[in-house]
Amino acid sequence: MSRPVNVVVLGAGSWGTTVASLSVRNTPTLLWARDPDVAVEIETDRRNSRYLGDRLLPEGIRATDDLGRAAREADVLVVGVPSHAVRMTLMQIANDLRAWVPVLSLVKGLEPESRLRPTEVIAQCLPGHPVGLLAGPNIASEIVDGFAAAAVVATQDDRVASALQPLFATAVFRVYRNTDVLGCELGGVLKNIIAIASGMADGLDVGDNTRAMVLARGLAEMTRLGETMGANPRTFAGLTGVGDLIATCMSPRSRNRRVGESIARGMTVQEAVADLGQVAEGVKTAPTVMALSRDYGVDMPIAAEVEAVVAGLRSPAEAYRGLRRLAPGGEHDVA
Ligand SMILES: NC(=O)C1=CN([C@@H]2O[C@H](COP(=O)(O)OP(=O)(O)OC[C@H]3O[C@@H](n4cnc5c(N)ncnc54)[C@H](O)[C@@H]3O)[C@@H](O)[C@H]2O)C=CC1
Ligand SMILES: O=C(CO)COP(=O)(O)O
Repeated sequence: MSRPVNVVVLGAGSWGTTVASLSVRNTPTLLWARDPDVAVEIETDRRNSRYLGDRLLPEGIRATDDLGRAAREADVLVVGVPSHAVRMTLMQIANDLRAWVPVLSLVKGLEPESRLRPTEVIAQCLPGHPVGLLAGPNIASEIVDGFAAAAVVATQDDRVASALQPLFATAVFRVYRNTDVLGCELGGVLKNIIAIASGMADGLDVGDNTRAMVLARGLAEMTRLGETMGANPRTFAGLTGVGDLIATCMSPRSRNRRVGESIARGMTVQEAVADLGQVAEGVKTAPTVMALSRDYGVDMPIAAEVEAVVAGLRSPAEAYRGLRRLAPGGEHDVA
């Protein structure tokens, strides 16, 4: 009889802990926490109170603060640290990971200097390993609470996704597959910026029509950039595109949406991020996305206004006035 597959999740924030609590229902799972106190609390109390409050995690979940040990145990490695920490975390384990171990990213941000997507950073740090991602409309706390949700495992080789799919699926967590890694990954990255704009709309009390406009035109921007970069435009109509966009723009629990709302209600960007105490990837990713939009010659007016707001160059009210001044073109114009 073959032994079970060991899933190792790096990053015991809200999402890494949640994904570990899904996979542990199917297979042995070890979670790496940078903070030893978090690892101890997960092992002894089955809670991660810093990120998931009082919620009880499933039985069998194990945690460690020993990164090398975690990497050596992995048959499947899941990367759940924020985008700014991916490279430095993986460089430390390049010699600990066994050959061919598949690596799955949960990360929804870009590396600022290189403009690389997380799967590209992973491929650089861990050459030779199959790389993919798990993404979709997945607000962590709702999934730990047991509400139904769905996600996509995206890998270039569909056989790898087929092998990974059952490790994360549960009776209430449906896992689909997609071979469009670029499209799925960009959806998760870009929706964070539109969610900041949506939060700003909420903070300005501008109404649901405005919010729907931001959502629909935001999706148009996401799809334009994705298609120009080589993604399948249909991917943006799926779970990792419009699905994640809706969840993040509408949910009171979305950190990116909350940052936008806090800024519109008068906080500085720094105050809004500090108040959150968790990662809001869209804040750091907005300038990198705008650099990409310039590289590829793609017009992204909503992202441009969000970039100006997070850089402190415009207030949310000015950003919305700026958007109103734009002359609308054809609804499906590509530039
Ligand atoms: N929370 C959610 O609902 C979802 C989050 N994501 C994505 O998952 C990624 C991780 O986010 P969350 O777990 O939500 O963040 P979080 O803010 O809840 O936790 C961040 C975790 O990363 C660790 N960390 C921070 N800096 C680090 C460093 N330099 N080195 C090593 N570890 C470090 C922290 O100690 C903490 O454990 C992000 O890219 C996020 O966009 C994706 C889907 C859902
Ligand atoms: O990606 C997410 C939901 O799919 C989480 O969004 P936030 O990071 O804005 O909370």
